[in-house]
Amino acid sequence: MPCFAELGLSSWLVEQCRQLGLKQPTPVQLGCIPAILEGRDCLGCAKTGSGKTAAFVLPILQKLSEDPYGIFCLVLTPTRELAYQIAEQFRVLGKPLGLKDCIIVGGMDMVTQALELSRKPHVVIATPGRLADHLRSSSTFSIKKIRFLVLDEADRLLEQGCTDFTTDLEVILGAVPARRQTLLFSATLTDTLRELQGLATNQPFFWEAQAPVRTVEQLDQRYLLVPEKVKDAYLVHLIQGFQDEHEDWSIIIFTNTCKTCQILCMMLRKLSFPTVALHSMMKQKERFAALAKFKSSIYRILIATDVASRGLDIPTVQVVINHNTPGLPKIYIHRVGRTARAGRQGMAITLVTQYDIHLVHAIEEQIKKKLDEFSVEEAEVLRILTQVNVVRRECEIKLEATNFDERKEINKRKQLILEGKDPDLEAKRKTELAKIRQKNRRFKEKVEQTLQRQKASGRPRGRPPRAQPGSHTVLPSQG
Ligand SMILES: Nc1ncnc2c1ncn2[C@@H]1O[C@H](COP(=O)(O)OP(=O)(O)OP(=O)(O)O)[C@@H](O)[C@H]1O
Repeated sequence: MPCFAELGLSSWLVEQCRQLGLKQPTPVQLGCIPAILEGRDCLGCAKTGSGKTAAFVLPILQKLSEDPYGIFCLVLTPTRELAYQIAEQFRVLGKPLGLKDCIIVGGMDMVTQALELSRKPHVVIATPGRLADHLRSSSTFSIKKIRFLVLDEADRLLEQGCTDFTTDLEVILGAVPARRQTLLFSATLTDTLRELQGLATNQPFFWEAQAPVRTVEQLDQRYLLVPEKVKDAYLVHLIQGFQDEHEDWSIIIFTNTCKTCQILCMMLRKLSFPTVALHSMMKQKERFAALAKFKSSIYRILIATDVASRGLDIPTVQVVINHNTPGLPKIYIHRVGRTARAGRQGMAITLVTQYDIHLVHAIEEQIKKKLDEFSVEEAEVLRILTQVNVVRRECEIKLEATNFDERKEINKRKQLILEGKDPDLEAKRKTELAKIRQKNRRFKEKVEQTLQRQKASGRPRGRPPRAQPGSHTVLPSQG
């Protein structure tokens, strides 16, 4: 297997890799680094935790060392926490260069950021919204001469999810030079490939890991069938079991809304589990503090919305629990990818209610792997059921007293006004969209039911209707 030096990297960079414990390039690094050094655009699609960040950071640093100027490279990424993580990789690997970087994300002071931008850092790492704000309002810096544009989690930046980056991206793409190298990376590029190819037109090099399964081998993927009403008791039981069986442990729990995230965090804390929350209703400083406490193992449980589902690299995470079954397989892939990174072992447990079976089928179809059942002692869950429900209700009442929903609504309206949209018109549009989606969902469910009936009369699928009593499955220790 070739080493870093054989990929065309200079000796100082090879030494930096060695010092960081990166002995041999991972396949995505092996594939992409030479192409980037040749000056080609690059689309890199590789599994979670496979080293995509260094696959673009290393060649960019090499080119920067040959012709240093600022602003040389712009990296766009969907979340603020990820921007800091990428900046850290640039800083550590680029230390001998005296690299100057600048992080431009929302929730932080704009004036300080404008000042930093005017000092011509070599690398700018930004979330699209805040960078576009700076471009619209300031003339103290220019990205007209950048040599590299990187879109990390490129498919997320281009899709129109709950945070829509497209208008901000238009502003940014209008401000960068046409003659540049564009590098696009993600674990899930295929859905947006056509849009991505439109961005990378300079002899584009496409690298994709050839593997039958889209998630990593070291990841033990389970589902746990739970009735909707007793979900939280199952969650507490899972955490308790994990805490009892392991000394050194870390869990990330994903929820579908900020409110659930907040309530569950309060509930777990009340039950004496060392938990911190991470969601978009928190102030940026609180978000960073929560993540820092989790990373340093002061708190063992991070409960988060999908703001934490992409890119975060926390090697100590042994288990990911999906409190809700993700509606999109792509989200599942990123969430469970927070564990079993860089060759380590990990486990993902998805709580599946009676309403989510079709979502599990869609996930299994996409990842090309069946999830195994995770069994628990139902009697143990029943034993804690009342206590958990009472504590949850107490937390709900406490949260309601803080006007959480109203604050969320106000935040949303503020954001829409900042984006130049009319909040009332948007609300109307969303209601109509929800109606169409519901109609589509009903139709899909009908098709699904018909297909299942047909299947059942032919070859049964064999999934048990509900969780079977049994013993705890032993969770993995860190590899
Ligand atoms: N060549 C290497 N050898 C060993 N470890 C490596 C190597 N390259 C990167 N790593 C480590 O692997 C971990 C995961 O890398 P990285 O965060 O870049 O993954 P990723 O592919 O971007 O994942 P995701 O899709 O989740 O964003 C990091 O801790 C990184 O330091």
